[in-house]
Amino acid sequence: MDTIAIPALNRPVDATVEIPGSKSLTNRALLVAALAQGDSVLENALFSEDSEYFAKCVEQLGIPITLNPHLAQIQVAGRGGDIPAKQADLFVGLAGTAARFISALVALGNGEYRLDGVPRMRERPMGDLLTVLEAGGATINFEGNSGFMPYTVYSRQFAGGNFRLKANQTSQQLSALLMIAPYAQQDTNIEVEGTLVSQSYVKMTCRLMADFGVEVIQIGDNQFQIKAGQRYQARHYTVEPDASNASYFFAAAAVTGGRVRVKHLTKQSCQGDILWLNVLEQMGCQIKDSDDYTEVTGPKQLQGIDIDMNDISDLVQTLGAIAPFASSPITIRNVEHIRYKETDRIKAVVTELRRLGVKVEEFADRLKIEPGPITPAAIETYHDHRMAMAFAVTGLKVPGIVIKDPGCTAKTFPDYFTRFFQMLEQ
Ligand SMILES: O=C(O)C1=C[C@@H](OP(=O)(O)O)[C@@H](O)[C@H](O)C1
Ligand SMILES: C=C(OP(=O)(O)O)C(=O)O
Repeated sequence: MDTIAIPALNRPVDATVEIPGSKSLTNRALLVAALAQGDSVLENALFSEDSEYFAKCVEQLGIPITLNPHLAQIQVAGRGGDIPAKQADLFVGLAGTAARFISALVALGNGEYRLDGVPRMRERPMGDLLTVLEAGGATINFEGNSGFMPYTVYSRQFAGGNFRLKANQTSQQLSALLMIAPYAQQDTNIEVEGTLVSQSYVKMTCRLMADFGVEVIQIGDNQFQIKAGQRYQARHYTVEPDASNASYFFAAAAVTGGRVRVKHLTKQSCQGDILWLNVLEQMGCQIKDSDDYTEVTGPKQLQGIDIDMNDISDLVQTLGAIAPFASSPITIRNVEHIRYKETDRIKAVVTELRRLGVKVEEFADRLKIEPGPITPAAIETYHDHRMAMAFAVTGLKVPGIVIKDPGCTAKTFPDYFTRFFQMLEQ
């Protein structure tokens, strides 16, 4: 297996970087642009496994897509809600957004659509969404376990109506339903039963729908109404840099007491993970922002923090990877749902920190990390891009850290290590 050795940096990092477009925004924009009537152009779109699987699925459904990776641009010739292909065999890799959003998209069609992913995707929850799609007129045939990939959706133009949805393991199933709902035959009301995790992503969904001309009425935290007959407007749309993927570069400034500026990402971002800046501020960093960049300057000594990361859970690994360098323990709470992601992320972070000799306590929905010296090791990444990206930052402080299977960053950030090393050379 391939590995990358991280060179420890015996000086503060001092760099200005650019981060590719957001995965979450690229895949949402692809979906709504496919449903709009006419041509949309996505600028600064992400080119990575997650977005390329997504684009390929849309294309297989008969909606033409032109990819221009050199311009970071994607053109979508939307078909006004029609799904031209009556049959397709669709593969989503390990992309949770593609799995959930494409399953919902095909429910608007009138045909037979098989969906599958990599082995881990077959373990990630799909059932609550599929139950709603069935109530809206589809029939689902599971090849293995009920509620999991692979399956075939036999769809009959999603009816809409009143639904209850569980969203305690992922918010993506709610986002998927919200985005297709304007094209249902009748108005849709969705009541979330119990806890809604990752709420910031649902806000992002509503914001993106509004940017393409569709309104969601939200009543309280848990009820969503979408009027049928609303239509997305084709448009030029510029994707923000990915705030989750910017977190590793900001973290590099934080741990080395250096400075990193990320261009074109601002505090006004619609991505919940922009709150990483607040986390770093509470840990002692200084934040400078303008209308075209944000910059983090790390302190001499990072402080510990006790934090609920339910809403910003893609950052758990970033915080976990720098936690041993804080002056006091770091407790990360309310993140049981990260056990259902690319890997069981609580278990993965705990295992790898312990491999580095760090004292960590694991609970069902939280972890507590004690500061302390690190013994270098080769980090397992479990096919999880965020394990590789986060623990590379740890390696800046401790000579001898090696990242196994660095190619797994291709899921959302194929040239992560190139940009990471460029940051070190500035
Ligand atoms: O809607 C989205 O784009 C996402 C929602 C979050 O997932 P969950 O809702 O499963 O927590 C996040 O972790 C994922 O990276 C992207
Ligand atoms: C959880 C993630 O991805 P997915 O969209 O596959 O859920 C992630 O990118 O951290």
